[in-house]
Amino acid sequence: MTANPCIQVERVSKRFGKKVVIDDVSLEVQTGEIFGLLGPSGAGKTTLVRMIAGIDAASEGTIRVLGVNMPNLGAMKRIGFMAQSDALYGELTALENMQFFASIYGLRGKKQKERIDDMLALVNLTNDRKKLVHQYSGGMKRRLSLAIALLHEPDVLILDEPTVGIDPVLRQSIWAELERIRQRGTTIVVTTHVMDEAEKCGRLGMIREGRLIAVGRPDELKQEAGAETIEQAFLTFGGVRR
Ligand SMILES: Nc1ncnc2c1ncn2[C@@H]1O[C@H](COP(=O)(O)OP(=O)(O)OP(=O)(O)O)[C@@H](O)[C@H]1O
Repeated sequence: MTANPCIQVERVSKRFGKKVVIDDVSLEVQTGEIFGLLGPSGAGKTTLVRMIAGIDAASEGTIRVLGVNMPNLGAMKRIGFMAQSDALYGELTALENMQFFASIYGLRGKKQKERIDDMLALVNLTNDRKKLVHQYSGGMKRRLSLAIALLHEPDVLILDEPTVGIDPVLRQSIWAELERIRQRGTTIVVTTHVMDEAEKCGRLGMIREGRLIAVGRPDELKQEAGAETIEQAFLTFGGVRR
């Protein structure tokens, strides 16, 4: 693999009190790839991506993003992060939320309007853009959060379970957009427990009980595990065999 790491996680552990949630994880994400973190609920995916995004500090080990040790405010400005819980203003409309975040990201004028229109269309919210967000359903809020995270085409985009509650057709177009963003040079880290989404990632890290149990391209992982599906491969890597 060409060595152009965008994210370097080195021997990182995270404890909450006595509980070890991330246990000695090392991995590299290359510039311009979509890297998926796959694992069941409670495996530690959110904890890991929050540390990569610079929102939480590691208990042990180091994380470098774009060449600097995290957490770092300068690097955080170049990282787009979509959390699992939505950070939206309920008393504003969807459009106003987008305009607000677009201004924070430094998007203005015609470029702002175009990008907002495109992202609203992508997540199928064009017709609901003037509704107050507190009238939105959970799925609509999710889609709006995603549209906001995609607004500014950051150097690094970190998405924590971006398609939960989103229907399969829309999921396809969202993944197509992620691929377009990647091709323009953004490095993407996405957490998921949906197996067919995992297949769409360039490389995958399988995580279970805070440990990284396997890393590789989906086809490599299946081959290595002698498995037909990513799900089977996960079970093989996570089972007693290793
Ligand atoms: N602030 C915290 N204090 C104590 N324990 C925490 C904290 N945050 C996370 N945990 C624990 O760490 C473990 C991993 O949680 P995490 O949210 O990272 O998992 P996850 O893989 O993202 O799961 P999910 O897919 O359900 O979001 C869980 O057991 C959780 O209870």
